[in-house]
Amino acid sequence: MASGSIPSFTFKAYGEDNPRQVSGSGSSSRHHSDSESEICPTTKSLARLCSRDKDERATALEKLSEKILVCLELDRTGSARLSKETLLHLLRLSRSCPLQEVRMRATELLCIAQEEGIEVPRALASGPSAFIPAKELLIEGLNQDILVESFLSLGQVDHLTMVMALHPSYLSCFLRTQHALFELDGPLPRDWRHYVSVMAAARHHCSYMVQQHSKAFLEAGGDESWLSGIKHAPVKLRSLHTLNKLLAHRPWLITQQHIQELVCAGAEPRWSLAELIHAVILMAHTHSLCSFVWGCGLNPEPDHIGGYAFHPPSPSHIPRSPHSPAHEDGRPELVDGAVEVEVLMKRMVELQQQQEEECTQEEMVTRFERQRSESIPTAVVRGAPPELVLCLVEEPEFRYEDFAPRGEQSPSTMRAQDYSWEDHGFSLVQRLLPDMGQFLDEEFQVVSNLTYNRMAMHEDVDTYTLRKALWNYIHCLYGIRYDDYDYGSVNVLLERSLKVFVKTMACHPEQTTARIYHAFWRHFRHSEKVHANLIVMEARLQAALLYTLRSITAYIK
Ligand SMILES: CC(C)C[C@H](N)C(=O)O
Repeated sequence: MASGSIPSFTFKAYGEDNPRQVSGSGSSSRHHSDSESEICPTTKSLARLCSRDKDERATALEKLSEKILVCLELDRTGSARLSKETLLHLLRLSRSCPLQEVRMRATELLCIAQEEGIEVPRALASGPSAFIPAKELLIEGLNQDILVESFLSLGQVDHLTMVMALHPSYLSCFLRTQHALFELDGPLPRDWRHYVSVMAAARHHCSYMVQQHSKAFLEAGGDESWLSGIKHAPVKLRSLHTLNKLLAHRPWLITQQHIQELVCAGAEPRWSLAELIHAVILMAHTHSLCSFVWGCGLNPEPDHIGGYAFHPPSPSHIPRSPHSPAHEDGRPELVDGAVEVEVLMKRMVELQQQQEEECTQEEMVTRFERQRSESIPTAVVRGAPPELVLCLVEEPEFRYEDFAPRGEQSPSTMRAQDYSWEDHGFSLVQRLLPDMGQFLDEEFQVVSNLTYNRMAMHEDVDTYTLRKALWNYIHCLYGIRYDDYDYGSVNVLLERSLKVFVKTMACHPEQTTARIYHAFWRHFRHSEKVHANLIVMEARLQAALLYTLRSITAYIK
């Protein structure tokens, strides 16, 4: 498996270009407040930290440090201080910059600031994920190259990237799609793209994604008031509500009428097909990413609300490695698990060797329906989502619906032969949004082919049947049936606790808990569980897209 490289993106500037000069408040109070003017390191000097030239980076680091030290010096006289943004930026760098020298300097500067009596923020989480021990995601580890590359390209490495970096070949194509969706020329303006993602993330109560895209929305010049409630956004964006809701929870209900209402000549406000497909991909991409965020238990970024707390000045306390209330590592010992792996491997081999069992089409359909309607308990009701998310959702009670067991094929089933990504979806996307079909196709292919030929403690294993069972199970939950696939295999290969995890993550991601994550594949590596997450996320994305693309095709005809 070739590990692709990340394309060079332009560093997107965070913060302001000009340091604001201090309006000498003369106050000697060192407590933090958002409102006052403060000296900030300029965006430019932060951008230079990401220079590909090592010397230039070193100089930039010196300059940045100097600037911060000057701020601290001025602060001593009570006339200037570091902004909250700068402090949070330092905190992020100190925790997740893959360049060791930058990380260490940022930590050092935070310590000096604290010794100077400045209230410094500390991250509340112990690492990128509440489920995966931070040491497994160590930035010095194996995935260093892709993280450095990602930092140099994007100016930051977030928790999502750190976890995805367990699978570098996937990460690089994921970043390419992300870049194309949000940065390259396209039918929708940049701030709108992020707002569409905010709306999509809110459906799954995913405050991580809501905050990431809210920040990017503001940086793209978006109107802050839209973030305080969907009712402040333009009618055209709000008209995506129904599609957003169906895409997130019951995409099989999307019909050509839904498309028509948005794009037909009389529609007011009217969406062009290109704009609509851009929005649809943004929504579907974000919904599935929410599955990943919840499924990997991502912790808030240090600069998210709920991601940091300010330390009272105390020279003795170093702002590093706070204990994490969220962290939980319930991995039991390998012993009993070993037997489970053996059994699973035996079943995989048997299935591969099995002659095509004589089985009628009706029986195949029944097996599919049985999987689809099997009752898997997923509803662990979480507390209400934070207000910052709730104000962005309409009809929050609309969710994925379980299928009542039926003896016959349910009308909402889509036969993969009738509408598939390869034969239909791909070319439609390519036509309406050039290149995007290609990016998505690459993502699907990388995920389908991703394997390390490894299962827990065993090497040289062909894991195809297991990966395929996962993919087909998710499509089954979304009502997509492959005529030539025997859904009996799903039961043989996917243990119940795995089904609980997969179904929760794919259909009710906001209900995923550490307990559900730790309960399945107890003896597998975390990277293998993340691999399973990637399969779920991509299968879900493709399923949602297929229904929408089929409706668009029907509308165009
Ligand atoms: C999802 C995992 C079971 C995949 C497996 N570790 C492989 O290398 O193929």
